[in-house]
Amino acid sequence: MQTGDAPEQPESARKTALYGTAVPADRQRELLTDGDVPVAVYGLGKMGLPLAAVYAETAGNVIGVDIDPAVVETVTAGESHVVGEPDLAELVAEQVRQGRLDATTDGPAAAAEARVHVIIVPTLLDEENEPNLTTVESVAADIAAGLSPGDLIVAESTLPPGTCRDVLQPFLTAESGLDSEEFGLAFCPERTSSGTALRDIRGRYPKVVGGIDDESTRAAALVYDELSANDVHPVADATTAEAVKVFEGIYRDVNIALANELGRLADDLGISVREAIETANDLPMCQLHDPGPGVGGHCIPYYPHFLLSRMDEPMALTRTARAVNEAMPAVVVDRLERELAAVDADLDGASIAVLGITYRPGVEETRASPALGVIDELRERGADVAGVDPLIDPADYGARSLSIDEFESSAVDGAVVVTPHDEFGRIDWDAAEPMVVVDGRDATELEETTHRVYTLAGSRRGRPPRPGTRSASGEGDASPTDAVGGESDDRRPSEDAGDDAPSGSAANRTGGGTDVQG
Ligand SMILES: NC(=O)c1ccc[n+]([C@@H]2O[C@H](COP(=O)([O-])OP(=O)(O)OC[C@H]3O[C@@H](n4cnc5c(N)ncnc54)[C@H](O)[C@@H]3O)[C@@H](O)[C@H]2O)c1
Ligand SMILES: CC(=O)N[C@@H]1[C@@H](OP(=O)(O)OP(=O)(O)OC[C@H]2O[C@@H](n3ccc(=O)[nH]c3=O)[C@H](O)[C@@H]2O)O[C@H](CO)[C@@H](O)[C@@H]1O
Repeated sequence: MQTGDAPEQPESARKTALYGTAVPADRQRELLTDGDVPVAVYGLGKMGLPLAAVYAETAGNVIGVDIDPAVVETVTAGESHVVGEPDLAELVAEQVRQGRLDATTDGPAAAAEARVHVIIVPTLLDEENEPNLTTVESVAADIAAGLSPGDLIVAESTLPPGTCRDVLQPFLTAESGLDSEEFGLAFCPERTSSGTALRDIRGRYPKVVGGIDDESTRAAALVYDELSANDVHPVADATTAEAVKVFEGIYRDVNIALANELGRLADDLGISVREAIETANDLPMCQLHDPGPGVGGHCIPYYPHFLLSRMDEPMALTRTARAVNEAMPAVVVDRLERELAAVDADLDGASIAVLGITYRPGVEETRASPALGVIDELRERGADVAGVDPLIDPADYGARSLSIDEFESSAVDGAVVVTPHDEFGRIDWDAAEPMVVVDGRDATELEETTHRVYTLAGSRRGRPPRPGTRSASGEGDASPTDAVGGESDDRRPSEDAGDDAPSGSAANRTGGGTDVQG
């Protein structure tokens, strides 16, 4: 990496700069959409490739940078290595074919050409849950090596609030030799979900833009006004924009923790908490989320730590929410152990299948997946653990691999539904030997089968977790063996009167935890 004087800038480059020039805004828009403003996108992963492709269809002059030569080779061949994103393969192929999108491993060379630099590499946590910015800093070093006056840097990677102001701007200034007023820097958070990346980037939600100074905000807002069909929402500064993204994640984590805390009351109350939650959400001001076996993915479980380790304030609520959600896999296994005990079976030595290892149905991502916690907990308690997942190989995660067909025919003692992939809809539960099922997501309909089912937090249709345990006194859960009232071989659930309960249909019902879907 170089330190020292800024590279000499040709006249043509100055004309296509978006930051701090006298070029009128309308002309800047023309230059951008006519392909006269070279853009570099650093990081061509699950979010970076869709973002680079949308930049290419808008600006027509994009180079994607990735340290992984295989990724670069794939993209330069006009192919997408990212799966599960509708229309992405076609868009990449088209943009590469038209010469609007290319890729390289040479970050400094791309930076020297580009006038707009977009950072979309991962931000990680270290073993102590401290944010680890080394990847972002290594991209910043590449950018600094080719930074020219008038360049605009856009960070889309989620960052701890204050990173643009306190880390990136001083670093870029020191490494490029430019003054801080000579280049723009803005934080413009990615508001996308896996599986809907193109739709989201093209404008599903307003685009938040916060610059390190007003001119950075203006220049970034101009770019995203062209890129996104939705509104651009400028905020006071980069730190505010960084906070927006982290707050969104903390909001989700805390609210899911609340749902999980309430969901755990279902046994004590002898009701379906899911039904109570859905009904409470009739009120638009009530947006309770969905209880479940925990919170996974590379976003929500991580973002609280972007503040927790850095603030003087205790942040007790955020901290507790994280702990509540992290405890859920153990809660699920507790419930399984109890249900097994009710049929005189022991978890130690039992064979248990975990259904769904990825953190979300249909998304090939296992980071922080609750299923990993469930597998660990089961193994610690002596179970023989198998896994069923259509997207990944459970053997990579400590569980024996079972296909759906093998699951149906292998006599396991129990199953835990963690992530309800669509493919599980074709499981023929009647074909399987009777087992104890803990359904963490209310994703099965097993009342008419020989299986003994425990639905975490109860069913949406009003059935309490364990059929036949509805109890006005709340005693239904006091003694597992009493509560189920079963003989050791009695795994058939009793009649479920609750399933016909009205589920409510208020038009103004809020979606709670599912409000980001669809
Ligand atoms: N995936 C999501 O759902 C999502 C949603 C919102 C925000 N984000 C944000 O986007 C960021 C990127 O996420 P992703 O899912 O695309 O990650 P990813 O792990 O799928 O891909 C990251 C890519 O960056 C490349 N890379 C690593 N270091 C590099 C470097 N120094 N220079 C160039 N390339 C480098 C990797 O080779 C990889 O291809 C996340 O950290 C997060 O801040 C992601
Ligand atoms: C603020 C927000 O929502 N952001 C989304 C989120 O995307 P995601 O795919 O990581 O998030 P989810 O699908 O919500 O799930 C996470 C985990 O929580 C479990 N869950 C969820 C809701 C619920 O009520 N009860 C639960 O138990 C679920 O099973 C899963 O394990 O982060 C991305 C990166 O920041 C964002 O871009 C994207 O907009």
